[in-house]
Amino acid sequence: MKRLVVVSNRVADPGCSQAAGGLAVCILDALRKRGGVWFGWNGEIVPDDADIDVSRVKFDELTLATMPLTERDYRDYYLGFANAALWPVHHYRLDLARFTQEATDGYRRVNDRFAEKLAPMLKSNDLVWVHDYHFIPLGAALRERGVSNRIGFFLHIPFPPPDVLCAMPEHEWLMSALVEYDLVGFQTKTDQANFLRFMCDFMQGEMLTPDLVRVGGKTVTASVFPVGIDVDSFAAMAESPSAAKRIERLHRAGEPRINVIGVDRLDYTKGLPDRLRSFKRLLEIYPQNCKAVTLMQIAPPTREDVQAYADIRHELEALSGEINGQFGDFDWTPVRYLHRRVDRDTLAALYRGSQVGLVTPLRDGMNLVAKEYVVAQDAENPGVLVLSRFAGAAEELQEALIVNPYDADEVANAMQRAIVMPLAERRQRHAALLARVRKHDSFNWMDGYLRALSACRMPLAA
Ligand SMILES: O=P(O)(O)OC[C@H]1O[C@H](O[C@H]2O[C@H](CO)[C@@H](O)[C@H](O)[C@H]2O)[C@H](O)[C@@H](O)[C@@H]1O
Ligand SMILES: O=c1ccn([C@@H]2O[C@H](COP(=O)(O)OP(=O)(O)O)[C@@H](O)[C@H]2O)c(=O)[nH]1
Repeated sequence: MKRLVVVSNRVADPGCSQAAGGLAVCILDALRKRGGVWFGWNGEIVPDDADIDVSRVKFDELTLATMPLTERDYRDYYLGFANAALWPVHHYRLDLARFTQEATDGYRRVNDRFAEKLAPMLKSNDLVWVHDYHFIPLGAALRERGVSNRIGFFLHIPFPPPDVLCAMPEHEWLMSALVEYDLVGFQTKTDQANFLRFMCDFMQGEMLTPDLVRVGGKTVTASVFPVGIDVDSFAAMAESPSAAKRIERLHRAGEPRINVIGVDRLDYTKGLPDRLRSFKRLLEIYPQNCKAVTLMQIAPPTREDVQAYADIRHELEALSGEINGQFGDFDWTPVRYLHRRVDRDTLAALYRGSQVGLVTPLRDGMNLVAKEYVVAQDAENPGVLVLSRFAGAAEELQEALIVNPYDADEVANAMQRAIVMPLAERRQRHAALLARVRKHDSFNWMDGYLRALSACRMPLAA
């Protein structure tokens, strides 16, 4: 088996359960089993004049090779370009995108530095797998340094329609960098179709097969590989005796009732204000839910130095205060909002103890929380998933109650339907959803991708 070298901005520490965000979760789940090298940022920020070294730590078959970012890199590459330009554009939010030359330059600089450090670490038959929007030009930067290995790229976030992408300065440069990869993977068919449309309509690409496109002298395969989780280990967390104790505590906390749960980084793409407005509509349209239903929203901080993230926090806090003020009572808090990170094993218990899983992003690459909620349920008495049509997960999880997150009444009606849904229907939907989550778990995702990467045609001569 060839050695696998994974590159991503965020790297999880296998020694603790602090995986931050879905990318780290699904890569760690899959890499733990296969082994290999995981190269990326160590999460530290050092002064601009510090020496940057790669440090290596081994966990069984997995080696973590990580390095810090300088203050300038963190500001320009991570906050400035990746999260204030690429992230909003890819989530169809041009109104929130900010473009500056410093940020673009920082993004190039960091990609070049990562390529510079990685190239000498590679062996000739390593498979190199680059992840996400932080490193779109990394493959091209490796090629410039003479790396001729198979190099694949996987985009964890949506790929927007070409007209949206074109609003970004230097989009031609970024998109031509994608052609340097042998395989570009997407979460959904919609993302794949948008990418291929861009290649054909804006870069004179020519389709050779339904997922192979020739652009200039290069060919690139573009396919769909929906990410997943390690189903058995997550189910084990949800079924553990300590989870049972947590669930008991959740319901004993003086507020018995029906629990609706939402778990999302506090990101404007997750649709949290719209979600709270939908919950308010639930209480208005179906007042029998007052004192009977609680929304627990876990929303840990993320990317707080980007203005749009600070704004969303204020909006959410104002809204939850308003709902609690208007509807709450001495013995009932309608919205329980936690602005902090919760461990995944605690989350597993909270999902299991909640009758409704509310996953309503305005746009999301996949959304692993939706899959975790399904896996954590008791198959004999499962809860119901209410899922945004704009989450990548909706392409697979059709047996959820699929909603338009912008329509507060539609989401409120779906919540009500979930609350009163008969047991037989809940079981039927849950069984179908669980089968789908199992089919696309983290191991199948990695195996499928790597098989496709190994099978890619060798590059055509220019
Ligand atoms: O690393 P951060 O800046 O703290 O952000 C966390 C991660 O957010 C994004 O996750 C995406 O990947 C998930 C797994 O494929 C997917 O389910 C989700 O829809 C995406 O939003 C981001 O893409 C990652 O790079 C970040 O690490
Ligand atoms: O307080 C929290 C909130 C989220 N997560 C985990 O972070 C991941 C979020 O992934 P998702 O794909 O839903 O969204 P992302 O944050 O990557 O956009 C899931 O595995 C969650 O269990 C966590 O461990 N603690």
